[in-house]
Amino acid sequence: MSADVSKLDAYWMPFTANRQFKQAPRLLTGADGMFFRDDKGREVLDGIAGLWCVNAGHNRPKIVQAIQEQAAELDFAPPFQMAHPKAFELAERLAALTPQGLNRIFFTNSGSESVETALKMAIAYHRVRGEGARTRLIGRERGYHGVNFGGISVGGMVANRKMFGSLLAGVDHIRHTHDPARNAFSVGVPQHGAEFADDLERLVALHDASTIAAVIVEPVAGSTGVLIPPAGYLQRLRDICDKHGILLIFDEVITGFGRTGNPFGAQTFGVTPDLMTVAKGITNGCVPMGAVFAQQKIHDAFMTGPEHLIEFFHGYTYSAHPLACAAGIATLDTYADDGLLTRAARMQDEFAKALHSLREEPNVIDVRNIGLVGGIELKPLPGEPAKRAFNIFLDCWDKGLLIRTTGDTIALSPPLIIESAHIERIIDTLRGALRRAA
Ligand SMILES: Cc1ncc(COP(=O)(O)O)c(CNc2cccc(C(=O)O)c2)c1O
Ligand SMILES: Cc1ncc(COP(=O)(O)O)c(C=O)c1O
Repeated sequence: MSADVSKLDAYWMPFTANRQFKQAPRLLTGADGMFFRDDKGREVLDGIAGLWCVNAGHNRPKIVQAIQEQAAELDFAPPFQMAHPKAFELAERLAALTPQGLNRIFFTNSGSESVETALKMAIAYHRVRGEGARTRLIGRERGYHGVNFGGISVGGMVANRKMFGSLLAGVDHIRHTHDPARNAFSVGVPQHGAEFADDLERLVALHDASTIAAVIVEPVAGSTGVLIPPAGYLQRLRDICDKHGILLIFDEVITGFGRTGNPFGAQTFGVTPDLMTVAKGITNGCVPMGAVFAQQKIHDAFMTGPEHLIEFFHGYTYSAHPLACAAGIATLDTYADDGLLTRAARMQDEFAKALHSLREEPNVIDVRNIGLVGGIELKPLPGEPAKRAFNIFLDCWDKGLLIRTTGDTIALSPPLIIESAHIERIIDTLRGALRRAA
């Protein structure tokens, strides 16, 4: 099936160069395991798990069947003052996987909604405890926390912010941790840069802890180009937050559900946050869903006052949607069946060796990796930032490989079911593209 261009006009595409795309559409019509199928019948290797979300690979039978059966049984249930059993079942299953204490689950429909929820939860938590002056939120340069106003305010990716005015007041940022001079081509966790966390002490000195609600960071900064946290950095953030009564939020929309070799990045790095946002892999990318995992102390702080009153005035029409919950339960079953929540730890060394074999290829200026996520940073074309990487993206697409680019970094985040042959095909295709673009 080749697309009729006249039928492409109405759809305004997200985060896309719409005019260029509609001149030569890239249409996916099917998927199975590690592969997409495009509208010309080509098999395309999925090097980015769709969009960092199809962690178990495509078309997994248990998930497909669960969605089909749920749609036929209970298509919708109102989540305000009402519920359905699978919401509680999924919440309990998730609570059994999360780091110590993060055992209260608030469902959303996306990562962006999870971030907004966590930010509101943090501010409201301090208010219900009598510290209502704590309204300031701290993000990080180059951070990505979705596209709603809270997320772009704490976020640090300039292109996502500059079009939208003044954003939320009372937001500040700590520096990003990218330090190529000291850490370029680090295999796994870079050794330099824990001291970047001390920026938080400076912001406490500037604003006073009594005005600061929370800090939000991605354990691994994904969308900005796969920045791995320096050794000791996250723990230092944790310690400073504890010292000043500031909540620590880990945005694990990408790192969640096995990406770094444990169920969550918090477990990989040995640091437990107060709130954690997830989405993407929660349903293997099959049905939109997100969640906020909260420490029980945070949840319990809201559970005061007359019991007939709503404790937290927040939620979404589709919170805990039956299809999403059914998909989520089947997804966790599938992860368990295949050992996927820890498989990235077993594949990490092979993946790292393959990625770093590109070090000497033309215009490669850094390679970063942890678990089954990697970034290959390229020297920009003079005066055309991001174009070199995008040209590599197009070349790989033509050669049957889907990758992701962000700026001049190639991001790889394949399904966790990846085998050696797939890794070899990814690297060989990239090597060829890098040489053709030299
Ligand atoms: C850390 C983080 N937080 C929030 C979001 C927003 O999730 P939703 O999109 O479901 O609202 C994300 C999403 N991350 C994301 C989404 C789309 C593209 C890319 C990319 O890097 O190319 C990354 C994310 O990576
Ligand atoms: C007018 C209006 N706007 C926005 C929303 C929020 O929609 P959602 O719950 O899907 O976030 C609702 C939900 O009922 C609504 O009635």
